[in-house]
Parts: sequence; structure tokens; C-alpha cells
Amino acid sequence: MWGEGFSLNIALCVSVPQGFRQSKGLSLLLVNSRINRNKHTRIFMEMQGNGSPTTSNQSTINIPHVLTVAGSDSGAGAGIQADLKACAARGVYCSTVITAVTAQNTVGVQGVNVVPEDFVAEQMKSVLSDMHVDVVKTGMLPSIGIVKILHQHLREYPVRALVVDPVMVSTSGDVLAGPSVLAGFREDLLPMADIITPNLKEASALLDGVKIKTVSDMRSAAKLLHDMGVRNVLVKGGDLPDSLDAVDIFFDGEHLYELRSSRIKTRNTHGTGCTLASCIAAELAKGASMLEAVKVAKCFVETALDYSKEIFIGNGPQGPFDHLMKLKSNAHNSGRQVRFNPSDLFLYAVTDSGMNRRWGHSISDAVKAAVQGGATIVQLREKDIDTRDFVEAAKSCLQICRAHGVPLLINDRIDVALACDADGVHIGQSDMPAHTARALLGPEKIIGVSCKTPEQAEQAWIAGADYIGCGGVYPTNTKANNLTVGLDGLKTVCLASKLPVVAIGGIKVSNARPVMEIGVPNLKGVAVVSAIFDSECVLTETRKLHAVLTEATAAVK
Ligand SMILES: Nc1ncnc2c1ncn2[C@@H]1O[C@H](COP(=O)(O)OP(=O)(O)O)[C@@H](O)[C@H]1O
Ligand SMILES: Cc1ncc(COP(=O)(O)O)c(N)n1
Ligand SMILES: [Mg+2]
Repeated sequence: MWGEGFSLNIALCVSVPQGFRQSKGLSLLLVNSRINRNKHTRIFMEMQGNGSPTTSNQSTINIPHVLTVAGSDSGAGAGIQADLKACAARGVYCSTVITAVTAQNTVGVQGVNVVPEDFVAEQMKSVLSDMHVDVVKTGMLPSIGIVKILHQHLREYPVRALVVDPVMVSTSGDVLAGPSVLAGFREDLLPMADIITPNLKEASALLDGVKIKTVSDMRSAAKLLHDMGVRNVLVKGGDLPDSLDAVDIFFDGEHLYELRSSRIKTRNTHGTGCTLASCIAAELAKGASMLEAVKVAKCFVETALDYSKEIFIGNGPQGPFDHLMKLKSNAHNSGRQVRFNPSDLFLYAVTDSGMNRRWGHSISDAVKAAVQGGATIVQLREKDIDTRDFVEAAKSCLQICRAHGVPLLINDRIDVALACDADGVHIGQSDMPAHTARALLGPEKIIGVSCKTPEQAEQAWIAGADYIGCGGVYPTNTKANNLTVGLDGLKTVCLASKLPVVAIGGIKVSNARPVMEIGVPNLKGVAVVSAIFDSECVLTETRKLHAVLTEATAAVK
């Protein structure tokens, strides 16, 4: 039985699949793609000739593991492919036993090729005899023979939880498992399962054809299914009329819960059932209680459907959705194709609340004028503002910047950047370390670091920053006690830096030209505060600066 008190071992440890032990001399470099330049953060695992793994740091990580036993969907919206994506999105390892290969797309299922039973058994044995599986999730089980094989293997290799999605008919109406498997579900799997997740049709089939059309029918069905010996039941209401919320009924034998979310208006609902069950399995593998796991899974499906409601894949009536939206941070909503383009540093506008107050500008008006005047990137540097107001201001500035294809960064405040889904942050030497910011923000966000020396520039590069800001180039009042490095200091840092550089500090229309003319290719532009924001007309001042920079760049080329 699934327990609540399970504690997860996320210590520093990397467990090595036994299969690897056979390959001699294999050197496995586990590196995060964003930090693979970092010689200090590499984890090396070397397989010695004698087959025993050694690690440069002796600890290992036990990764929560779901095994899915399901069918392949060539269109990759449902089945094994959805399970892999859902588990990846929830941070859980997923191994696979393929029970059938379907030729399937957004129109429907064109063909089904059932994998021979002994080969399904062979896959199960390969995984279960070798790897530590926390939770098994089942999808398409196309024959009673395959149900029996699963049952035998689960008895031989018990796991902590079994999630049964009794897939019978695809959303397109094609049969994936005939009524002959019903006996297998009832006799073998339900008594073993920790949860079963039928949709309306599947619940009806398991209950000998009882009609399930309303939420009240779903409640009764959940109770009847529970009586068949399964510990928890989730009757899914995706197929309720479109006018109703997406209501699912959860019954744990004691309490009935009506789990309600808004119904997303989209054609992209192919694979919702598979995804929901895989998410439940993933959360259980991480140690959640059953109700928690179901709630998280439902919320994940709703969020993914909402995020993907307008994507267009395939010409049929039922499109797939995007499980990995977290990796993309609104990439297709913002229309930004490239995560970071160094030429965005050309005219870098840094806001200042004091200056805005002095001239009676709101943050968003100031940002709008800067962007319209030619700013190519904006940083919100709001030192004396309530966090709540900062998040709101950042959201409205983000809309303005997105409309112009200009990235918006937040100064210092990683929390604010996350809260409003800004494009990144700019941090100083005494703020959060850049590698920590990178870990929090993920690989997609832009990180800039203020650097005054070649050593700091090297550290920023190692930590996975995207650019550095170098200055003060000229004396400035904007920042108290700021050391002026001068044009020479700027040049020294640029020459040492592997990252693109933006110059900052006292730069204005009258002195910008010599900065751009220092003649180092990785100096990509200038960052300014007072030059544009300490003025009545931000638009005009930005335009003037843009013209000077454009001229200076043309002269250098
Ligand atoms: N349009 C929608 N908006 C929000 N949630 C939905 C929508 N369609 C389905 N769901 C949810 O997706 C999950 C899977 O349900 P369902 O589509 O009924 O399963 P299946 O794919 O097995 O037919 C459920 O939690 C359901 O409430
Ligand atoms: C291989 C496979 N497994 C499961 C489903 C059900 O998914 P859905 O109900 O969303 O069509 C499917 N269509 N194909
Ligand atoms: Mg469905």
C-alpha cells in the first residue's frame, strides 16, 4: 500500500545502471549543458576496466523512477511518448515497456501492431530485474495475455505503487484494447492497483455498460469501481459536455472529492489521460500522497493545455499538447526565437525610479519611450519599490518589451524575474552567485553579471552567464562608490572576456563614441541610465543615443 511517510533521498549521489558496468573504460560525463564549460562543477564517473564505477565525489543520487507499460503512439501525443514527456516534465526518470506499436496521428489510429507477449515479458524482466522502479503506470494493455504477464511480473518484482489507466478507446474513437481485457483488469489488476483512472467510457465498460453522463453518475461509478477492490478511483470527466468545467471525481474509499478545473477551449487534448496517469505516477514516485499526486497531475494537465491551446500540429481534429512548456518560458507566446543575441546589448536601457519620479514618468511609460526610441534591451533597476509593485510594473513592462521583440531583464531580483517570467536578470558581484541564479532560472533565461576585472569576467563565464557589464567607464553619480575603470580598464576586461560585453558608467550622447571605438569585437554596446531616463523626453534622448551608436559602429567597421 502506498504510504505517506516515504522520504526521498536526493543526496549527492548518482546511481549507475548495472548495464553500464559491462562497457569497459566507458567515461561518462554528466554535465548540465549550460555549465559544461565549468571545470569546477563537472561530475565525472569513470567505469574502470574491472567494471566497478568510481566517482570523483563518492555520493550518488537516487532518481525517482516510473516504469510505463503502454503502447507507442507514432504521433507522440499519447501513449509511451506522452508518458516519457510527462515524467521528464515532472523531473522523474521513466523506463518503458512497449505493448503495442500504433500508427496514429491527429486524425485517428490507422493501425495497431501488438508486441508478442513473450517479448513484452522480456522487456519487463529487463527493466525490473535491473533497475529500481518506484511506480509502475499502465496504459494500453491490448490483450489479456499481456495483463497476465504484467500481473506475474509485479508479483515477482513488487513496486511501491501501481497506477492503472485502463485505456480502451482513443479519443478519436478507435479501439485500443477490446472487451476481452476487462476480465484481466477486474481479476488481476484492480486488486493490485493503488489507483485506477478511467474516463467516462472506460468506467462504463468496467461497470458492464452502466451509463455515465453526469457528475452525479461519475460519483456513483467511482464508488462502484472502488467496490471492485481498487484502493483509489479517479473517474475523469474530460468527455463531459464542453459547457461544463473539467471535473474529475476522486474516491479513496472514505471521501469523495470533486476536483474541478476550468475547461480549456482547445483541440489539443490528445494524450490528456496518459499524461494525467503518468504525472500521478511521477508524483507518487517523488513521495507525494495519493490525493496530492492527483491534484498536482490535474493542475499540470490544465496548465499544459492552456499553454498549448493555440499550437498547431497535424491536420486532424485532435492535436497533441506541449508537456515541456516549463523549458520554453513563453517562447512561442513572446515570438522570441533566439534566447539571447549578443547584439541585443547595443543600446541597453537601465531604469531608475528616482529619475522617473523626478520627471513624473511611470516605469512603464519610461520603458515604452526607451523601446520606441531604439533601446535593444531593458533592465528594470528598481531599488526602492515594494516587491508587489515591482512584480506588477515588471509585468506591464514585459508586455511592452515583448511587443517590440526587446528582452527585459530584472536587476538583482531573481524572484521578481521568475514571478513575471522576465527574460533574465542582471546581477552584481555581491548579489546571488551567477551559478545559483542559473540553477534557479534554468537554461533559457539571460544572465548578465557586472565585472570590473578579467578574473570576474572569467568567473562569470564559468558560472554560465550570457554577458558581462563592465564599468564604470566614466565617473557617474548613479551608483555610489563605484570605481571608475576607464576606457583602458574596459578594454582589458573585454580582451580577457569570453562573453560579450556591454559598457556602463557615465556614458551619454557626448562620450559614447570613444567607447564604441575601442575596437574590441566582443564589446557589443553601451548601457545607460541618466543619459536617457534623466530627461523630460526619454524617446528623444534614446533616439539621439541610438544615432550616435549607429554612426560609431559604422565608423569602426
Ligand atoms: N479541455 C480540457 N480542459 C481542462 N482539462 C481537461 C480538458 N480535457 C480533459 N481534461 C482533463 O484531462 C484529464 C484526462 O481526462 P480525459 O480527457 O477524460 O481522459 P482520457 O484522455 O483518458 O479520455 C482529466 O483530468 C480531465 O479533467
Ligand atoms: C498508444 C496509445 N495509448 C493511449 C491512447 C489514449 O489517449 P487518448 O485518450 O488521449 O487518445 C492512445 N490514443 N494511444
Ligand atoms: Mg482524452
